[in-house]
Amino acid sequence: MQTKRLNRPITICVEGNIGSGKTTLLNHLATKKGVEVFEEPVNKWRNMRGKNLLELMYQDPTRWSHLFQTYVQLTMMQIHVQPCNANIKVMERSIYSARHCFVENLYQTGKMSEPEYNVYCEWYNMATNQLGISVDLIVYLSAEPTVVQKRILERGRSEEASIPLSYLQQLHALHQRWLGQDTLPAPLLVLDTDMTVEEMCSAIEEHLAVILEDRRQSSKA
Ligand SMILES: Cc1cc2cn([C@H]3C[C@H](O)[C@@H](CO)O3)c(=O)nc2[nH]1
Repeated sequence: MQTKRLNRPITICVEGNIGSGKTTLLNHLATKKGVEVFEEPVNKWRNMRGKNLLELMYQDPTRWSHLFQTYVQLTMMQIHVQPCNANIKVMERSIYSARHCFVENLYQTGKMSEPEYNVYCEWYNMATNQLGISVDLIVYLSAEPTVVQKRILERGRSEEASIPLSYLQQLHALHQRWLGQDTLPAPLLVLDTDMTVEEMCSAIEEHLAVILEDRRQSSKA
């Protein structure tokens, strides 16, 4: 990776359904020089001052999903604005997929009420318009819902034990719809989960070279 210190790191968000292999890719990227990886703060969600908000959300989404998603949004904002010593900042998911995939699903399926959704969206609009959040590349791990369902059961996270296939299909469809829009905050790189992590990394590095070149050009201008 680039040795000269960039004044603003190149930020990559790795997106994908639950169990789509993000952690495997992130762990491989973490071994690369000049890369700092910021995993999803799931541990904060599972222990917020002694309360497991993730478990509460899965047990009773109508009662707890707004609380859970507002805490997710806070913890993701904190990562977006967190200083990074490396030139390449890799995040697991983003404030964007929180809003366009998970919250959208909860609202569409009636688990989050309209006023809850509207208050959430006002926070989201302020955060994305006024906090100076910048993303340079969105990497999407595209995987079939039946494939991720198998992986989730193998991984065995207790809170996720009863996730129905329909939920994974809804999230899959919302990822496709969100990433199909032309209003994305950054260019999109779609990776298939039947690629090896090495192939995924070289595809990402190719895109990084283009972004670095653009940075060089714009810094000369
Ligand atoms: C950004 C974001 C991540 C995220 C994860 N989750 C859930 C899905 C998984 O079961 C678990 C860890 O990703 O949290 C969620 O409900 N809403 C989310 N929003």
